[in-house]
Amino acid sequence: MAEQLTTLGKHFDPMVLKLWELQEKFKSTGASVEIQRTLDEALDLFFKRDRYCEENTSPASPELDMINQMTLTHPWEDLYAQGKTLWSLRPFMLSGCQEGQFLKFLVSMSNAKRVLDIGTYTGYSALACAEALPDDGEVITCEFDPYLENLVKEYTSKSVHGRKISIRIGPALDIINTLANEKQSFDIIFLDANKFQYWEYYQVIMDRDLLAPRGTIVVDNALFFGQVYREIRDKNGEGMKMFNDNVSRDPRVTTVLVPLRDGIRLIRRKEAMLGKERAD
Ligand SMILES: C[S@@+](CC[C@H](N)C(=O)[O-])C[C@H]1O[C@@H](n2cnc3c(N)ncnc32)[C@H](O)[C@@H]1O
Repeated sequence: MAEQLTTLGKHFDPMVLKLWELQEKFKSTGASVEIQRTLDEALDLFFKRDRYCEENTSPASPELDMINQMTLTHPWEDLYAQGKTLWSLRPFMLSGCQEGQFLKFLVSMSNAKRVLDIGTYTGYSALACAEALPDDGEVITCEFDPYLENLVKEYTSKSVHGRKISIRIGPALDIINTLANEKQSFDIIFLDANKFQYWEYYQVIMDRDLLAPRGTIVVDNALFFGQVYREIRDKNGEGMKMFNDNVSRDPRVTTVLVPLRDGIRLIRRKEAMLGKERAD
């Protein structure tokens, strides 16, 4: 149960939380043995599926594991209380092994050379992408909280792939506008910062050609804890829903939403899906 509770605490699917609520309710109000057993089995099936997927995913590199461990044990609450971080950063923000491997697949399959990682946190996604890039590949990662800069540099430098990563500190929207002024473009753009600004990020990325002609935008938290298909939403949930609706209406792109973890949405320009010769 302790393990289940820990898993539940970070579960992204609201249906799991509803089933768990029901299980707790039945403990006090009672229900037939048959109903309780079926409910227990239903929850167990969720966790078995999660675990099975994890067990059948290649392990992360030791350096990514180190970032994971550090993130889990870092004194985030104390740092925030002491005013050393701008906001209350939490370990569940880290993407983790399964999503990290998914990103690595995308980088490798698309022969990407340049990655833009929007929302660094402790550098997990940045390093995962860097690991799949060629020696002359580059990841630019953007982070708002200055506290994270040295921490990310310290941990990513433990990997030989760390030298491919450069971090820019500031509001992501300003940074991506600067990158557009510099005429930079990227093969993979991973959106993982504040959800209510995703649509603004997207417009700069598409309208100012930050996305290479055959590039892919990878959007994290596309389901945002189920808020996008529920009635109750916070500011980030609203932002995510608006983003999803607008992207679905954008005639320039082809997209797919995959229910991996909290939902990953892939977006490419339509021409990039036609199997033409590389234009760039
Ligand atoms: C979900 S975490 C990123 C996780 C990371 N990509 C990973 O895979 O482990 C989101 C990060 O975005 C940062 N962030 C939030 N708003 C931002 C903004 N406006 N500009 C830049 N970074 C921002 C937060 O400080 C946080 O570190």
